[in-house]
Amino acid sequence: MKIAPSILSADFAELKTEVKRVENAPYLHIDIMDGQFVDNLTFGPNVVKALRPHSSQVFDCHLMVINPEKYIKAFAQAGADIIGVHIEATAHIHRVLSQIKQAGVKAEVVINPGTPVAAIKEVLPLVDQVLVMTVDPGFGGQAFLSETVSKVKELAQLRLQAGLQFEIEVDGGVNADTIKTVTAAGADVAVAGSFVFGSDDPAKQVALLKELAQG
Ligand SMILES: O=C(CO)[C@@H](O)[C@H](O)COP(=O)(O)O
Ligand SMILES: [Co+2]
Repeated sequence: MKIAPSILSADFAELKTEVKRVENAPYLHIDIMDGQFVDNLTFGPNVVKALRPHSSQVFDCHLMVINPEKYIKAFAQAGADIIGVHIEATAHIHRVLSQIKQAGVKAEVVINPGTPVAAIKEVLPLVDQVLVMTVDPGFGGQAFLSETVSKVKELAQLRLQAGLQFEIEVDGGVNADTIKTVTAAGADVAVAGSFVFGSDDPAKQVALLKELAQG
């Protein structure tokens, strides 16, 4: 299991320092919110670009923006390694995912808790990663929605049946209690925001999640 600390719960006034505090995690999850797709505003490509020289982690950019096609080039140039786009945020998911790959970045499709796996079935051969939201997007610190776990299992089964290689990521409400559930369901990457940055020792929290996932 790869742990992806979400800087949404970090101290924004100390972002560079906060990123250094979780450098034991292989991924860094960066939540991009536009105030339209979700009722919150966060970072743009300039923040990704500013952090890039300070980390060698995989920059996992989760775009919660309407019409993400407008911003792919900017995030790719800023140093994103993975760009995730919501199926609910675009009328042209196939085109956007292709655009991400053409930019030399790993492509991820994201589904909200209310969206079934069937909605992304056609694009699974195109993606490097699928993100199953385990909370409704917009804010950190929400409770894990256990009804989303069956979608992780369904995706793991589909991947096996179709001989595909995409990784499965989960995002929202991941903590010491829920990490085992998502691991058992087949997730490869777990995002954790408040559980990691809500502590005085974020690196210890990352290590704890990894250990619990290993069983
Ligand atoms: O995308 C989002 C929220 O929309 C997440 O990445 C959150 O940042 C996760 O926060 P926690 O639920 O782990 O506190
Ligand atoms: Co996220």
